[in-house]
Amino acid sequence: MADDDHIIRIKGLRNRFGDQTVHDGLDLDVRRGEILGVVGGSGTGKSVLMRSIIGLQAPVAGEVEVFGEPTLGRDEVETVDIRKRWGVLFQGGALFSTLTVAENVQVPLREFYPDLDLALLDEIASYKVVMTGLPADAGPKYPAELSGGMRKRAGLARALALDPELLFLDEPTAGLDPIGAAAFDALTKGLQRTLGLTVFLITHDLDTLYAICDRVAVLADKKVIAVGTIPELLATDHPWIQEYFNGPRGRNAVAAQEAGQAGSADDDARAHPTEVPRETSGQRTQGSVADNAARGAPAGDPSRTLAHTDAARTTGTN
Ligand SMILES: Nc1ncnc2c1ncn2[C@@H]1O[C@H](COP(=O)(O)OP(=O)(O)OP(=O)(O)O)[C@@H](O)[C@H]1O
Repeated sequence: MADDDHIIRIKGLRNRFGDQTVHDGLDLDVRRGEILGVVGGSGTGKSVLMRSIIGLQAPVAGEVEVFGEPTLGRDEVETVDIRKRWGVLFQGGALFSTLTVAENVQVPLREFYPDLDLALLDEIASYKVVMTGLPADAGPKYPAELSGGMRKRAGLARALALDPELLFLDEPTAGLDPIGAAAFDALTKGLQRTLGLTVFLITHDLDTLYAICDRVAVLADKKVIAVGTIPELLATDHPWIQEYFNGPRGRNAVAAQEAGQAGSADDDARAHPTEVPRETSGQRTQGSVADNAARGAPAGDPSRTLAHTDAARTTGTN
């Protein structure tokens, strides 16, 4: 079932935990170079799906191919060449608290390239830290010394350590303030464009879906019930999809996009593909001092933080 245009192909996936069936006959293709948003109510199995693809969850049935190669039923050694080609940002960042940011970024490098010398490890880690918009002096800091937004960026730096072609992001904007979330979206889009990444992005954040996702896959009833662009999804009559996109939060996200919010982030991403754009908020929700510093914006400088207009950011209901 390999196909050059598809980085991930899933057929007939079934996952169970005891008596609970999470997935039953789930099919999904992820196209090369796209940002695929994955949405669904809480507990519909988005994270379990991601874990099934990356080999952390053993499904009871189905087929999963990544880069044209089957991954299920194969051990870590057999899949090492596939695993090197993806990076993962887990929910909350999942950094090792006893390691510095730089040491966290070096974890996958040490795992897959144990012979790399320390100077090169340090150089790569510094580059990845800056690439994700963190200040250069974030490398020696411990996760507890970072803001939530900076921890996400550190997790992203680790996910990018091996120069992946495929990036998995599990709720990357959860817990971020609206400015930080929009900045993270722009960073994701910029990296996707610059590095030619394919992105599998689990989110509840409607603004993220509108701003950066090429297509959206909807999980419900133990399957992917629909996948397509947002207009294509809106043309379906599934009640959950209609409620999700046409509910008050969905309408807010559309209004925000029409007001130019998504365009601003997108333009910034184009202009500065691996930098974090200047961000702004019509509702004057400011990022933390640390987050502003991470974006290169002086704390409290209104000329930087109000350069664009940013309507309310919207997170989908579960
Ligand atoms: N290791 C596990 N053991 C038992 N049940 C599990 C395990 N992992 C997940 N589940 C169950 O599988 C279901 C799907 O979980 P999952 O975390 O994938 O949901 P989700 O769609 O990502 O939810 P959310 O949006 O709230 O993060 C849940 O009912 C969860 O309790």
